[in-house]
Amino acid sequence: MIVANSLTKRYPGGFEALAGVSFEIRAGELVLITGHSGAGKTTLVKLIASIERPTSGSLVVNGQNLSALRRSAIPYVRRHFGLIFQDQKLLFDRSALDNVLLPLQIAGLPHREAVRRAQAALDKVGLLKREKANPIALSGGEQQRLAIARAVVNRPTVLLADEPTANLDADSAADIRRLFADFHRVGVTVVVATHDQAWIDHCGGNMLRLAHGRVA
Ligand SMILES: Nc1ncnc2c1ncn2[C@@H]1O[C@H](COP(=O)(O)OP(=O)(O)OP(=O)(O)O)[C@@H](O)[C@H]1O
Repeated sequence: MIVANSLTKRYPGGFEALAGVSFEIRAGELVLITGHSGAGKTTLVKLIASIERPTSGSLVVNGQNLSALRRSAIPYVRRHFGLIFQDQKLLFDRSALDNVLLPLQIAGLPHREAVRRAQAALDKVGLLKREKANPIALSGGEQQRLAIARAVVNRPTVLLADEPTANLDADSAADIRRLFADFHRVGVTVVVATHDQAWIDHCGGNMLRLAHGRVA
């Protein structure tokens, strides 16, 4: 479902962050993208999410070649993904519930159905009791769980995350790892860039290790 062939990314200025990366991630797999700082993990996540474009090579997601995609088609491809980034871009002028409602409103869901699904997503991440809270009043771990609720509320087939346990205490990080494992268990494809050693040691899936922009 995600197939990369000789994927290369050269940033303006000429630095080659990815140099001929090939791999295949099957539907329902859990894959950790690991590697040293600067290995190219975030760059790979950005290519998969169509935030950046490859310089050469091909990247096929659900049968669609992202390198050949028109810009206008990118939002349609992104619908497959629940994206979770370190900087979660939560809206701090709205409640937790409103943050999770937003993707459903954009998708045009009737309000009642949207609220029902947003509350179910908040419940899944243990935040239903905090639905009225402003994200600013939530802890770092709770904010990350809120970002996960927002990412999964549209029922994506792929959860794609960049360092979702960075900057969290051990217990909060363990909560986040458990949530991703739960989504994997119910058939969601989970792809996570991480250097969380506890996760790497007890991965429960496959590892894609990068070193200096290549698959190690
Ligand atoms: N927009 C950019 N312009 C130029 N170089 C970049 C850009 N983004 C990343 N790089 C460079 O590409 C290389 C890979 O960066 P990337 O963020 O993908 O690594 P990473 O494995 O995610 O690292 P970390 O674990 O530190 O986040 C680094 O050397 C980085 O400096």
